[in-house]
Amino acid sequence: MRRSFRLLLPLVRLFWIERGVSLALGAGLSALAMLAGGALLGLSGWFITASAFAGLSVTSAAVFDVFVPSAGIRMLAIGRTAARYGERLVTHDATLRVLAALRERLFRGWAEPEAAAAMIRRPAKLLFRLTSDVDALDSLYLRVLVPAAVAVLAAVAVTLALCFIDPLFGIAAGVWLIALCLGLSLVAGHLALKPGRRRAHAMEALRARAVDLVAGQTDLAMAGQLQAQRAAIAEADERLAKADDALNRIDNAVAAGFSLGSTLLLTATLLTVALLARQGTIGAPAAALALLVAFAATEPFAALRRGALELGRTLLAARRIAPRLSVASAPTRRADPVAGCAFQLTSVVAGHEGSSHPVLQDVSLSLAAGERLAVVGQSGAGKSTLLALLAGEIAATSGAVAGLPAAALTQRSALFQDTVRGNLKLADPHADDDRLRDALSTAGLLDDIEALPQGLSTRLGEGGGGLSGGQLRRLALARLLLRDTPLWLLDEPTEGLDAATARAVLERLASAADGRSLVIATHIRREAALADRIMLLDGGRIAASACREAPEFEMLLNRLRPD
Ligand SMILES: Nc1ncnc2c1ncn2[C@@H]1O[C@H](COP(=O)(O)OP(=O)(O)OP(=O)(O)O)[C@@H](O)[C@H]1O
Repeated sequence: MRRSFRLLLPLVRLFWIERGVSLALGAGLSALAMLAGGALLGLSGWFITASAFAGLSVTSAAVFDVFVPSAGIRMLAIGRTAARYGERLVTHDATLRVLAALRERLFRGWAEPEAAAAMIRRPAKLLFRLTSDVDALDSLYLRVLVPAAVAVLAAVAVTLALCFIDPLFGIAAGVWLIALCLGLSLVAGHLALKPGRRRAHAMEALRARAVDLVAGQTDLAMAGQLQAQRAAIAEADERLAKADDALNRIDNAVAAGFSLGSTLLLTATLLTVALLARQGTIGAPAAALALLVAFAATEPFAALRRGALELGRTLLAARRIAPRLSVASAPTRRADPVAGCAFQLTSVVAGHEGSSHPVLQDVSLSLAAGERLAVVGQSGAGKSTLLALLAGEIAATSGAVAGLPAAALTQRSALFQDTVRGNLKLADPHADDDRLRDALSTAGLLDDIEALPQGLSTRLGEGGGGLSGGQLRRLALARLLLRDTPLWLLDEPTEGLDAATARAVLERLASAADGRSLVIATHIRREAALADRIMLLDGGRIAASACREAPEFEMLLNRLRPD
């Protein structure tokens, strides 16, 4: 348990750094609302009883001061409402802001080199974690920290209030509250750790498998795996139900414990005040006050119960999120190359996260501003890895990388469930329709888009559904053309296009790229022919390199796939 709480420390620190004052104010207002509520109940009980007794004789009724207590009751009632309102406003606002800041930090963490690759490998899982883990953390402040602080304060306040009636009884009630109610919350938190974790895992599995079923139903049906997928979903659902059942059992047991504890406290208070009243130590109004204070005493602990049950989920979220929080808040900018260069690599070794062997081995390479380089080599030679390094998607294990800002067209450029316009505007949110049409025209897609009934406003399905593979490739290329960066990185830009379309696209691409540096990873002759220099990669090393004027240039071109 202690180890679990240590996990929460970085998050508590983050909460404090982001919105410490507001969170403390929220906790203060919550405590005020609780104190005002308890005092309101106690004072009301005292007032009703005292005025009833005062009404028994004309003399006492005449001298009984109704104004001060009723003013006190009004003040407490208004104060309680105002404090509760303020508390909700401040705590929820602060929590949402802290979570927003947390999300920003996490997204920055995922934008670091390597992290994005991990996200692509397990997108559904990571998306759920990014969303539901962050959401789970709202209970850390709202349902654990604040209720725990308020509950302890309530125990102290009840102890003090009852001490005025009988010190021994006051202390006993305080100890009972802390031991029973706080103890029960801790036990509930401990018992709920495992089922809470299991529930989170089962929910993740259920969602991911359901998404797989919907997204991949054709492939599953063709492979005869629909039944197996349905069984996997049912299994996750069963695990979820079991975890819910376990949590409900704990909740019921703890609720019964709370109820028994508060009933015992109330009974003990009733017996004590009856005894004290009989001895003449206190009057009936004070007895009513004590009873109602004891009645209100366990309320703050009930709020803690929910937080305790959610503790397992919260701790799991904290464990998964904490490592990404240490990432620097501002993204690290890579070094600029010397003037006149687009990039410079010096003895670079680089690979992919999770893989034991680096892909690029001792690569030293530079590209002049405005120069065009074709990178060729067998499948798996490291061409895409080199582009990923230049794009800043992966970091070098050793060696130096300096480069100008780059835009990349990868082999699997993502397109979104949005309009054609929306997909293009990702590259340049301020581009008008004329500029978008220019880019589409350069990519050879304008006629296809204009032929659609809604043109640029045509909505694409998930992953760009609704367009052919070749059209999607050209749409991704058009999006790259809208990026005004000095370096463009193109991974097989015309793969999948027929020869005539590809030639036309390449011709327009060459003129659109005028003045920019280009790196094209390719297997196709027509793409490499665009370059001023060809470089052959073999096993992650530079095996050959030739400028257009050199005879080897033609030899390297001839090794490539003809159009
Ligand atoms: N995300 C990744 N994680 C781990 N290893 C990877 C990843 N991407 C590529 N690799 C590995 O890196 C090596 C080089 O791959 P890369 O994609 O750079 O080759 P390539 O020359 O572009 O191949 P192709 O011509 O088929 O696109 C391969 O052995 C591949 O398995």
